[in-house]
Amino acid sequence: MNIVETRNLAKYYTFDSGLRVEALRGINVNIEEGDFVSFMGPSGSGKSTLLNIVGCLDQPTSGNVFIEGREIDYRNSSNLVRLHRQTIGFIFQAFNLISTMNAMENVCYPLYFNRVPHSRQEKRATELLNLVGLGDRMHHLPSELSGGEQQRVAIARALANNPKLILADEPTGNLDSGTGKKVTDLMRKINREQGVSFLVTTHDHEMARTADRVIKLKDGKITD
Ligand SMILES: Nc1ncnc2c1ncn2[C@@H]1O[C@H](COP(=O)(O)OP(=O)(O)OP(=O)(O)O)[C@@H](O)[C@H]1O
Repeated sequence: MNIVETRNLAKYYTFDSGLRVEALRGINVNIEEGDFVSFMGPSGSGKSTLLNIVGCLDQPTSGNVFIEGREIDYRNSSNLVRLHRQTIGFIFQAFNLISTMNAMENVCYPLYFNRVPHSRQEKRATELLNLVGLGDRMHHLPSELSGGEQQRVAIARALANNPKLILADEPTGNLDSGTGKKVTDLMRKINREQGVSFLVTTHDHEMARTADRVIKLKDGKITD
């Protein structure tokens, strides 16, 4: 079963000057459930655009995306909300934690939106923070955590609602290589042990080495 499939996916930006930027030019990918896939390519090759469209944070100019065999309807906001609540988790380069909330509260946040009762939120967040090795940092604010620790909180947050798919845009981009390797290993461990599929954009060769598959992009196209 494919967790993600794209057909002839294109994204163009047109400016008043008449200039057209072709960020994606006919992308066809099939990602099997449980795969850990890295997208690599030079800056501007379309990696983030592709991830954002698969994650319903942006919509394509043309083409189709299927998640678990069902086509995403980008005009149907309840369809998009359901995917965000139940199926897809996100990890960002800049961690994007809420600065006024501690680690526990950041992980509870998506559970709160899914109307999980308060006592179960805390139980689940504790379980996840232990899983990412932050059992002793639960009440720390993001500013009181290192970059690698903040990214581990973000990984716990991404897992909160038991997603089938995690989309990670340059997750090691703000980390030194040693910390980046630990974050990569943690993501790989979660992939192997929990069967969560990962799509990761990266410039990091260590991340690419650990992936089941590396898909290379250049000028909005897949090169191999
Ligand atoms: N909102 C936008 N408006 C206009 N052009 C855009 C927009 N977003 C992206 N682009 C253009 O689309 C192309 C692909 O950008 P994208 O961010 O997907 O590349 P990337 O491979 O993720 O790059 P990087 O490795 O630097 O993050 C680039 O030429 C970029 O300038």
